[in-house]
Amino acid sequence: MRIAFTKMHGLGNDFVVLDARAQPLPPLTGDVVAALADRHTGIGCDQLVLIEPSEVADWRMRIFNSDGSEVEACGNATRAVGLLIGGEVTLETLGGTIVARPDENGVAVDMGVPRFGWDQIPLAYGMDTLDLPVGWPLDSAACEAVLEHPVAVNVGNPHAVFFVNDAYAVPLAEIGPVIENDQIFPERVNVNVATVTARDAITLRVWERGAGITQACGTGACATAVAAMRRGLVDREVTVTLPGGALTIVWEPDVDGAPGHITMTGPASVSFTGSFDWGDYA
Ligand SMILES: N[C@H](CCC[C@H](N)C(=O)O)C(=O)O
Repeated sequence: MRIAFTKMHGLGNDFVVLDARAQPLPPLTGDVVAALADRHTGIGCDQLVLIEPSEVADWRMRIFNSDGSEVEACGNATRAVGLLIGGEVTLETLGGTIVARPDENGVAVDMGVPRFGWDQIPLAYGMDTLDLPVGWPLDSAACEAVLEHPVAVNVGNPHAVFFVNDAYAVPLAEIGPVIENDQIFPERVNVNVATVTARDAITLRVWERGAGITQACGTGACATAVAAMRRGLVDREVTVTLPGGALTIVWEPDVDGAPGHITMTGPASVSFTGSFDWGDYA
């Protein structure tokens, strides 16, 4: 069975997008995803995205990391799907229903509201999510001897955000998987290392749960911006600059004591289209 795909990216965070709006695909297992995502023997991507019909939104967007794990949210992929479908579109995800719409700077996504409860991240036990009393030692060559006291926030998916003097001095490839898989994060975690450079500017690198270091992470940018705002480090609109480029994050004011919505705006691109034989990967 020949399957068409669209290869897309958001600031270099890249995706294989399968469009099952018109007709269903064969069952997508973690093994099939991992095989398609393999950069040597498959098409290659950070995440695989499946668009399907939905009963609660315009469409359903399923997101799989390159390790085959299905996840709740992917900011960059949401912009890509918004671009592919066009116009304003509501998307059902495991992390809730979100909205993408065209913007003069690419695609704007209402990512919903952040969650801060320790059991909403989730964490293995109760801790102050604004300042987790934990730390991981770094190789002494790193500028920071310890990566510690992160903020934990859920923006559909779980994030730990560390504020450091120089995000590019952190040995992220070494420490990222250690923190990702720490037992205090029962569903694992995305690891963000951020440097605040102005009241409206943050530099960010991300070790992504299930994918490793990526060129950009949309939910990481949202989580990091909100974490910095909660700590009073930046104002409510901020530019987050990742290795692949910049995103604009706005956290709307709280409403009746409840957190406001997060809006993420940035580019999305089609790299190429193609097709593959399902039997080669299943
Ligand atoms: N690795 C993430 C999913 C992809 C998020 C990222 N690519 C983005 O743009 O938000 C997780 O396991 O929660």
